[in-house]
Amino acid sequence: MADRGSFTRRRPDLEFYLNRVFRKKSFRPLQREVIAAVVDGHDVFLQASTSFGKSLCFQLPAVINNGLTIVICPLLALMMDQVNALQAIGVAVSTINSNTPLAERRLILDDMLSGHPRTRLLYVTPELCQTDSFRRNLQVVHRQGQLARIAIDEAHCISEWGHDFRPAYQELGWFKKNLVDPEVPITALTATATPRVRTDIINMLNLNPTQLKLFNTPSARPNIHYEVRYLEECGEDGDYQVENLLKYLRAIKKRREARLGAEEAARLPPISGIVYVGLRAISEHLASLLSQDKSISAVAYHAGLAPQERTRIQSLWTAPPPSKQTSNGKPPPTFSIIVATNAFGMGIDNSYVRFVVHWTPPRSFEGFVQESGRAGRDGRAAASLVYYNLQERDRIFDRMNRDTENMRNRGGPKHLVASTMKNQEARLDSFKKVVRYCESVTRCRHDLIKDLFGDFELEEMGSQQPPSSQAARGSGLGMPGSTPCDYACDFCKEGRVALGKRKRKMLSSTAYMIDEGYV
Ligand SMILES: Nc1ncnc2c1ncn2[C@@H]1O[C@H](COP(=O)(O)OP(=O)(O)OP(=O)(O)O)[C@@H](O)[C@H]1O
Repeated sequence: MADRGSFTRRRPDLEFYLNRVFRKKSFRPLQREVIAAVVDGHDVFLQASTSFGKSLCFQLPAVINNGLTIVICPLLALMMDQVNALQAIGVAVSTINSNTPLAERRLILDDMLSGHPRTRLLYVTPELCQTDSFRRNLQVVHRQGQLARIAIDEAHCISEWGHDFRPAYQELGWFKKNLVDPEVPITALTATATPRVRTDIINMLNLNPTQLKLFNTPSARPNIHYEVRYLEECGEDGDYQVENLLKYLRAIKKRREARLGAEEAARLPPISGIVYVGLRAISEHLASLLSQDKSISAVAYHAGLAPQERTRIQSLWTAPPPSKQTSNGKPPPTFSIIVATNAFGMGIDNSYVRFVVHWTPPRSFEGFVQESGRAGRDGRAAASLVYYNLQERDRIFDRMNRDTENMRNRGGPKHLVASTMKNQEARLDSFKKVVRYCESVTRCRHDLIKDLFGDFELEEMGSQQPPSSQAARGSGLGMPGSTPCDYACDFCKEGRVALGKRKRKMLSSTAYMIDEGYV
C-alpha cells in the first residue's frame, strides 16, 4: 500500500480534469508544464501568443486545488466571456464588477468568507483590489487558508511601458507584501510584453525572479502568414486600396474554388476576416464599399454604435460558422468581414478568422501582434496583411509628437506628468517598432517579431518553451532549403530583391524611408 505521505503529495491527474471538466482532448504544447507549476504552488509568469489557451493555465488549477482563485481582468467583455464559458461547463465561478447587483455581491462575499468557499474562481477588476474592504476580505480568506492563488490576466497593463497601461494594476504588488505566511502564489499572464514591460511586471508584483517559473511561446504565430503591402498611391478616397483588397479576396476565392470546385465552394460557410481601421467614419464607409461586392458581407464595428448593436454583432461573430445554406435558402456569401476600430478586441473569441488586415499602419507594435493574432486561433493557416505608406507613417509621428507637446504643456502634479510622459515615450517607441517591422525587407517577419519582443532574452532568463520552437530556433525549422518561418511571410516567400522592389515603388520623390538602424 502506498504510504499516505507520498499519496497526498502526488499531483492530481491533470488529464482527467482536462477531459472531464473542460472537455478537451489533450493539452497544447507547454500547457501541461505551466499548469503543473501552478498546481504545485509556484509563482508563474507566462508569456504566450494569442489563442495559446492561457486561461486554462489558472482555470484548471482552480478546479483542482482547494480554495478560491482570484482572477484580475482589465475588461468586462473579457471577464464575462470567461465567466460564461466556465458556467456553461458547471464550474463554480462568480464575478464582482460594476454591473453586479448589491444583493448578488453580498451572496458572493458571504460564500467567500464562509471558511470553505464553494466558488472556485472569482473574477474582479484591478480597481476592486485597491479598495480597503476587498483587501480586508482577502486577508480573512487567506487567514482561513482558503486563498489558493491570484491570477493576473493581461499582466502587461501594469507597466507604463505597456500599450494598455492601467494605473490600478500598479497596486497589485500589495498581494505579495500583505498575504504572507504562507505567501499567496501569483500567476501572471500576457501575450504581449516587451523586455521593459516584463521587468516591470516582475518588479511591481514583488515576484522573486530566482524562484519564479517562467514560460513562453514564440511571439510570432507559426500558422500566420505575415505580409506588408506598400501603397504607391494613397488617394483621399482610398479607391486604389479598396481595389487592392478586393483583388486579394478574389484570389482567395479563386484558390478555394480551384481546390474544391465552384459548386462545393459556394456552399461552404463564409471565410471570416477582420479589417482594422483607424477611424469610425472609415469603418462605416469601407464596410459599405465592400458590401457592394455580392460575395462579401461586411459590417462596421466601433465604439459609436449603440451597445445593443455591438452586442448583436459580437454574438453573430462568435457563433459557430453557419450551416451550408442560409435561412433564406441562398448560399452564404464567400466572405464575412468586420471592419472595425480597435474597439473590437479582447475577449471576442472566434477561432475561424482567416485573415486580419490593417488598413493603415497599426499605432502600436503590441497592439498589432494582438490584433493580427485574432487570425487562425484554430491553429489552421491564416494571414496578416498590413497596408503601409509613408504619408500615413509621418502623419502618425506628427500626431504623436503634438500629443506629447500638449501633455507637457498641460502641466499638473510632477509625478503625474512624469508618468504620462513615460507612457507617451513608450507609445512612440512602440510605433517605431511598427515602422521597423513594416519597412524591413531584409529579414523574416516571424524572426523580426520575436526579436522586437525579446523572445531570445526570455530564453536567457531560463524560460521554458514548447519543445518544437526550441528545435526550430535559428535553424530554419531544421529542414534543408526551408526558411525560418517555412515560407510564412512575404520576405521568405518573395525574397529580398522582389520585396525591396515593391518597397522602392512606394517611394515618392519627396518621401524618405526610415533607416533600419534609426528606428
Ligand atoms: N488544450 C486545449 N485544447 C483545445 N482547446 C483549447 C485548449 N486550451 C485552450 N483551448 C481553447 O483555445 C481558445 C483560446 O483560449 P484562451 O482564450 O485562453 O486564449 P488566450 O491564450 O488567453 O488568448 P488571448 O491572449 O488571445 O486571449 C479557447 O477557445 C479555449 O477553449
